[in-house]
Amino acid sequence: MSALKVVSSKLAAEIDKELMGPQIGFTLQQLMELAGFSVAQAVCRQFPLKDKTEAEKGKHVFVIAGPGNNGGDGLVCARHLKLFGYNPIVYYPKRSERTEFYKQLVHQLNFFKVPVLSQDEENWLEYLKPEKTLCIVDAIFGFSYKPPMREPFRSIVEELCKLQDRIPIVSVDVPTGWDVDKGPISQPAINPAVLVSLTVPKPCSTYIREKHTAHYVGGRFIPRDFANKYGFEPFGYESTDQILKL
Ligand SMILES: NC(=O)C1=CN([C@@H]2O[C@H](COP(=O)(O)OP(=O)(O)OC[C@H]3O[C@@H](n4cnc5c(N)ncnc54)[C@H](OP(=O)(O)O)[C@@H]3O)[C@@H](O)[C@H]2O)[C@H](O)CC1
Ligand SMILES: [K+]
Repeated sequence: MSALKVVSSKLAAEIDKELMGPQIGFTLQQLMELAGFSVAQAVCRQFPLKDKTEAEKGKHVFVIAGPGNNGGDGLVCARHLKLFGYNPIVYYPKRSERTEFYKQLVHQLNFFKVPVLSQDEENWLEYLKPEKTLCIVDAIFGFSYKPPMREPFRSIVEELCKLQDRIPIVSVDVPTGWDVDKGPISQPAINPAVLVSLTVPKPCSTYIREKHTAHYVGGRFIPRDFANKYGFEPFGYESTDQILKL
Protein backbone atom coordinates (compact mmCIF):
# COMPACT_ATOMS: atom_id res chain seq x y z
CA MET A 1 0.00 0.00 0.00
CA SER A 2 1.41 3.37 -1.02
CA ALA A 3 2.10 5.89 1.74
CA LEU A 4 0.75 8.62 -0.53
CA LYS A 5 -2.04 10.70 0.92
CA VAL A 6 -5.05 10.48 -1.37
CA VAL A 7 -8.71 11.44 -1.17
CA SER A 8 -11.56 9.80 -3.06
CA SER A 9 -13.45 11.61 -5.81
CA LYS A 10 -16.40 11.97 -3.43
CA LEU A 11 -14.26 13.61 -0.77
CA ALA A 12 -12.50 15.82 -3.34
CA ALA A 13 -15.90 17.08 -4.48
CA GLU A 14 -16.88 17.72 -0.84
CA ILE A 15 -13.64 19.65 -0.26
CA ASP A 16 -14.34 21.82 -3.30
CA LYS A 17 -17.92 22.37 -2.22
CA GLU A 18 -16.89 23.50 1.23
CA LEU A 19 -14.09 25.75 -0.07
CA MET A 20 -16.60 27.44 -2.37
CA GLY A 21 -19.47 27.34 0.14
CA PRO A 22 -20.89 30.23 2.18
CA GLN A 23 -18.59 29.73 5.20
CA ILE A 24 -15.27 29.94 3.32
CA GLY A 25 -16.36 31.74 0.20
CA PHE A 26 -13.64 31.05 -2.36
CA THR A 27 -14.85 31.56 -5.91
CA LEU A 28 -14.21 28.98 -8.61
CA GLN A 29 -12.20 31.63 -10.45
CA GLN A 30 -9.82 32.05 -7.52
CA LEU A 31 -9.18 28.32 -7.15
CA MET A 32 -8.80 27.86 -10.89
CA GLU A 33 -6.27 30.68 -11.06
CA LEU A 34 -4.16 29.02 -8.37
CA ALA A 35 -4.62 25.58 -9.96
CA GLY A 36 -3.53 26.81 -13.42
CA PHE A 37 -0.66 28.77 -11.89
CA SER A 38 0.54 25.58 -10.16
CA VAL A 39 0.45 23.59 -13.39
CA ALA A 40 2.48 26.30 -15.15
CA GLN A 41 5.03 26.12 -12.32
CA ALA A 42 5.24 22.33 -12.68
CA VAL A 43 5.95 22.73 -16.41
CA CYS A 44 8.75 25.18 -15.55
CA ARG A 45 10.21 22.84 -12.95
CA GLN A 46 10.09 19.83 -15.25
CA PHE A 47 11.12 21.57 -18.50
CA PRO A 48 13.31 24.53 -17.47
CA LEU A 49 14.22 26.99 -20.21
CA LYS A 50 17.48 27.94 -18.53
CA ASP A 51 20.47 26.86 -20.62
CA LYS A 52 18.23 25.99 -23.57
CA THR A 53 19.05 27.16 -27.09
CA GLU A 54 16.80 29.80 -28.72
CA ALA A 55 15.34 27.06 -30.94
CA GLU A 56 14.43 24.97 -27.93
CA LYS A 57 12.98 28.00 -26.14
CA GLY A 58 10.71 28.59 -29.13
CA LYS A 59 9.11 25.15 -28.91
CA HIS A 60 5.38 25.11 -28.20
CA VAL A 61 3.70 23.99 -25.05
CA PHE A 62 0.52 22.57 -26.57
CA VAL A 63 -2.33 22.97 -24.08
CA ILE A 64 -5.49 20.97 -24.80
CA ALA A 65 -8.46 22.25 -22.80
CA GLY A 66 -11.62 20.23 -22.23
CA PRO A 67 -15.16 21.53 -21.69
CA GLY A 68 -15.16 21.68 -17.86
CA ASN A 69 -13.08 23.12 -15.05
CA ASN A 70 -10.08 20.92 -15.87
CA GLY A 71 -10.07 22.76 -19.20
CA GLY A 72 -10.31 26.07 -17.34
CA ASP A 73 -7.16 25.16 -15.39
CA GLY A 74 -5.46 24.61 -18.76
CA LEU A 75 -6.51 28.03 -20.08
CA VAL A 76 -5.12 29.73 -16.97
CA CYS A 77 -1.93 27.64 -17.17
CA ALA A 78 -1.32 28.78 -20.77
CA ARG A 79 -1.50 32.45 -19.75
CA HIS A 80 1.03 31.96 -16.94
CA LEU A 81 3.34 29.96 -19.20
CA LYS A 82 3.44 32.90 -21.59
CA LEU A 83 4.46 35.17 -18.72
CA PHE A 84 7.13 32.66 -17.73
CA GLY A 85 8.74 32.93 -21.21
CA TYR A 86 7.25 29.79 -22.82
CA ASN A 87 5.47 29.60 -26.15
CA PRO A 88 2.04 28.14 -25.38
CA ILE A 89 -0.63 27.36 -27.96
CA VAL A 90 -4.14 26.33 -26.94
CA TYR A 91 -6.55 23.87 -28.51
CA TYR A 92 -10.03 24.26 -27.01
CA PRO A 93 -12.29 22.15 -29.21
CA LYS A 94 -15.53 22.31 -27.20
CA ARG A 95 -15.93 25.65 -25.51
CA SER A 96 -17.84 25.82 -22.28
CA GLU A 97 -21.11 27.72 -22.31
CA ARG A 98 -21.42 27.22 -18.55
CA THR A 99 -20.43 30.75 -17.60
CA GLU A 100 -19.18 33.97 -19.12
CA PHE A 101 -15.97 33.30 -17.24
CA TYR A 102 -14.64 30.81 -19.82
CA LYS A 103 -15.06 33.39 -22.58
CA GLN A 104 -13.14 35.85 -20.42
CA LEU A 105 -10.28 33.36 -20.05
CA VAL A 106 -10.11 33.12 -23.85
CA HIS A 107 -10.15 36.93 -24.15
CA GLN A 108 -7.23 37.03 -21.72
CA LEU A 109 -5.31 34.57 -23.89
CA ASN A 110 -5.95 36.81 -26.90
CA PHE A 111 -4.69 39.76 -24.87
CA PHE A 112 -1.49 37.81 -24.12
CA LYS A 113 -1.20 36.85 -27.81
CA VAL A 114 -1.45 33.16 -26.98
CA PRO A 115 -2.88 31.47 -30.08
CA VAL A 116 -6.17 29.67 -29.46
CA LEU A 117 -6.92 27.30 -32.34
CA SER A 118 -10.37 27.54 -33.79
CA GLN A 119 -12.92 25.03 -32.55
CA ASP A 120 -13.09 23.23 -35.89
CA GLU A 121 -9.31 23.21 -36.44
CA GLU A 122 -8.71 20.07 -38.46
CA ASN A 123 -4.95 20.42 -38.63
CA TRP A 124 -4.28 20.57 -34.89
CA LEU A 125 -1.90 17.63 -35.16
CA GLU A 126 0.38 19.79 -37.32
CA TYR A 127 1.31 21.65 -34.13
CA LEU A 128 2.38 18.43 -32.45
CA LYS A 129 5.83 17.47 -33.67
CA PRO A 130 8.64 16.35 -31.36
CA GLU A 131 10.99 18.89 -32.96
CA LYS A 132 8.47 21.73 -32.42
CA THR A 133 6.73 20.77 -29.19
CA LEU A 134 8.24 20.90 -25.70
CA CYS A 135 5.32 19.14 -24.03
CA ILE A 136 1.55 18.73 -24.12
CA VAL A 137 -0.64 19.89 -21.23
CA ASP A 138 -3.55 17.50 -20.85
CA ALA A 139 -6.35 19.63 -19.37
CA ILE A 140 -9.10 17.63 -21.07
CA PHE A 141 -10.88 15.86 -18.21
CA GLY A 142 -10.36 15.82 -14.47
CA PHE A 143 -12.29 14.25 -11.62
CA SER A 144 -15.76 14.46 -13.25
CA TYR A 145 -14.96 12.28 -16.28
CA LYS A 146 -17.20 9.25 -16.76
CA PRO A 147 -16.39 6.69 -19.48
CA PRO A 148 -17.08 5.92 -22.27
CA MET A 149 -15.38 8.92 -23.88
CA ARG A 150 -17.46 10.83 -26.41
CA GLU A 151 -16.32 12.62 -29.54
CA PRO A 152 -14.51 14.79 -30.37
CA PHE A 153 -12.38 13.84 -27.38
CA ARG A 154 -12.15 10.13 -28.15
CA SER A 155 -10.36 10.79 -31.46
CA ILE A 156 -8.19 13.51 -29.90
CA VAL A 157 -7.08 11.30 -27.00
CA GLU A 158 -6.41 8.38 -29.34
CA GLU A 159 -4.05 10.64 -31.32
CA LEU A 160 -2.36 11.82 -28.11
CA CYS A 161 -1.81 8.21 -27.04
CA LYS A 162 0.07 7.59 -30.29
CA LEU A 163 2.32 10.59 -29.60
CA GLN A 164 2.94 10.22 -25.89
CA ASP A 165 6.17 8.23 -26.21
CA ARG A 166 7.68 11.03 -28.30
CA ILE A 167 6.22 14.16 -26.68
CA PRO A 168 5.87 14.26 -22.88
CA ILE A 169 2.35 14.84 -21.57
CA VAL A 170 1.64 16.82 -18.40
CA SER A 171 -1.75 15.79 -17.01
CA VAL A 172 -3.76 18.19 -14.87
CA ASP A 173 -5.22 16.56 -11.73
CA VAL A 174 -6.27 13.27 -13.40
CA PRO A 175 -4.76 11.74 -16.55
CA THR A 176 -7.47 12.02 -19.19
CA GLY A 177 -9.43 8.81 -19.61
CA TRP A 178 -8.60 7.52 -16.13
CA ASP A 179 -11.24 6.78 -13.56
CA VAL A 180 -10.50 9.16 -10.70
CA ASP A 181 -10.64 6.34 -8.14
CA LYS A 182 -9.70 3.22 -10.11
CA GLY A 183 -7.14 4.55 -12.61
CA PRO A 184 -6.78 3.49 -16.27
CA ILE A 185 -9.65 1.01 -16.47
CA SER A 186 -10.92 1.99 -19.93
CA GLN A 187 -9.46 3.16 -23.23
CA PRO A 188 -8.40 5.59 -24.51
CA ALA A 189 -6.35 6.72 -21.53
CA ILE A 190 -3.28 8.94 -21.38
CA ASN A 191 -0.03 7.72 -19.84
CA PRO A 192 1.50 11.02 -18.68
CA ALA A 193 5.16 11.85 -18.13
CA VAL A 194 4.05 14.31 -15.43
CA LEU A 195 0.96 14.39 -13.22
CA VAL A 196 0.01 17.54 -11.30
CA SER A 197 -2.51 16.57 -8.61
CA LEU A 198 -4.56 19.52 -7.35
CA THR A 199 -5.17 20.18 -3.63
CA VAL A 200 -4.53 16.52 -2.78
CA PRO A 201 -3.84 13.49 -5.02
CA LYS A 202 -6.80 11.39 -6.06
CA PRO A 203 -6.67 7.57 -5.70
CA CYS A 204 -5.92 7.13 -9.43
CA SER A 205 -2.50 8.68 -8.80
CA THR A 206 -1.42 5.47 -7.06
CA TYR A 207 -1.62 3.77 -10.49
CA ILE A 208 1.08 5.90 -12.11
CA ARG A 209 4.33 4.11 -12.86
CA GLU A 210 6.76 5.85 -10.53
CA LYS A 211 9.78 5.57 -12.83
CA HIS A 212 7.80 6.86 -15.81
CA THR A 213 5.71 9.65 -14.28
CA ALA A 214 6.91 12.61 -12.21
CA HIS A 215 4.25 13.46 -9.66
CA TYR A 216 3.64 16.96 -8.31
CA VAL A 217 0.96 18.29 -6.02
CA GLY A 218 -0.26 21.86 -6.56
CA GLY A 219 -3.23 24.05 -5.72
CA ARG A 220 -1.80 25.39 -2.49
CA PHE A 221 -4.88 26.88 -0.95
CA ILE A 222 -5.88 25.10 2.25
CA PRO A 223 -4.78 25.61 5.84
CA ARG A 224 -3.66 22.81 8.15
CA ASP A 225 -6.88 22.52 10.17
CA PHE A 226 -8.93 22.12 7.04
CA ALA A 227 -6.62 19.40 5.65
CA ASN A 228 -6.71 17.55 8.98
CA LYS A 229 -10.50 17.68 9.03
CA TYR A 230 -10.45 15.73 5.74
CA GLY A 231 -7.92 13.23 7.08
CA PHE A 232 -4.62 14.38 5.60
CA GLU A 233 -1.64 16.53 6.53
CA PRO A 234 -0.81 19.61 4.45
CA PHE A 235 2.02 19.17 1.96
CA GLY A 236 5.45 20.58 2.78
CA TYR A 237 5.61 23.27 0.11
CA GLU A 238 8.81 25.26 0.24
CA SER A 239 8.93 29.02 0.46
CA THR A 240 6.60 30.60 -2.13
CA ASP A 241 6.37 27.43 -4.28
CA GLN A 242 2.92 26.48 -5.59
CA ILE A 243 4.01 22.90 -6.30
CA LEU A 244 5.78 20.11 -4.49
CA LYS A 245 7.38 17.12 -6.18
CA LEU A 246 6.22 13.96 -4.40
N1 LIG B 1 -9.94 22.25 -5.65
C1 LIG B 1 -9.42 21.86 -6.77
O1 LIG B 1 -8.63 20.96 -6.74
C2 LIG B 1 -9.82 22.49 -8.03
C3 LIG B 1 -9.91 21.76 -9.17
N2 LIG B 1 -10.38 22.23 -10.33
C4 LIG B 1 -10.36 21.45 -11.53
O2 LIG B 1 -11.67 21.07 -11.83
C5 LIG B 1 -11.66 19.70 -12.25
C6 LIG B 1 -13.03 19.14 -12.17
O3 LIG B 1 -13.84 19.96 -12.98
P1 LIG B 1 -15.31 19.57 -13.47
O4 LIG B 1 -15.83 20.70 -14.24
O5 LIG B 1 -16.07 19.07 -12.30
O6 LIG B 1 -15.08 18.33 -14.40
P2 LIG B 1 -14.09 17.93 -15.58
O7 LIG B 1 -13.38 19.11 -16.10
O8 LIG B 1 -13.31 16.77 -15.08
O9 LIG B 1 -15.09 17.35 -16.67
C7 LIG B 1 -16.41 17.84 -16.87
C8 LIG B 1 -16.68 17.96 -18.35
O10 LIG B 1 -16.32 16.75 -19.00
C9 LIG B 1 -17.38 16.29 -19.79
N3 LIG B 1 -17.35 14.82 -19.80
C10 LIG B 1 -17.41 14.00 -18.75
N4 LIG B 1 -17.34 12.71 -19.14
C11 LIG B 1 -17.25 12.74 -20.51
C12 LIG B 1 -17.18 11.73 -21.53
N5 LIG B 1 -17.20 10.44 -21.22
N6 LIG B 1 -17.05 12.11 -22.81
C13 LIG B 1 -17.05 13.43 -23.15
N7 LIG B 1 -17.16 14.45 -22.24
C14 LIG B 1 -17.26 14.09 -20.93
C15 LIG B 1 -18.60 16.83 -19.12
O11 LIG B 1 -19.62 16.91 -20.08
P3 LIG B 1 -21.14 16.63 -19.66
O12 LIG B 1 -21.88 16.74 -20.95
O13 LIG B 1 -21.15 15.23 -19.08
O14 LIG B 1 -21.48 17.66 -18.64
C16 LIG B 1 -18.14 18.19 -18.63
O15 LIG B 1 -18.24 19.15 -19.66
C17 LIG B 1 -10.62 19.08 -11.38
O16 LIG B 1 -10.18 17.83 -11.84
C18 LIG B 1 -9.55 20.17 -11.42
O17 LIG B 1 -8.75 20.06 -12.57
C19 LIG B 1 -10.95 23.57 -10.42
O18 LIG B 1 -10.08 24.40 -11.15
C20 LIG B 1 -11.22 24.20 -9.05
C21 LIG B 1 -10.15 23.92 -8.04
K1 LIG C 1 -6.49 15.96 -17.27
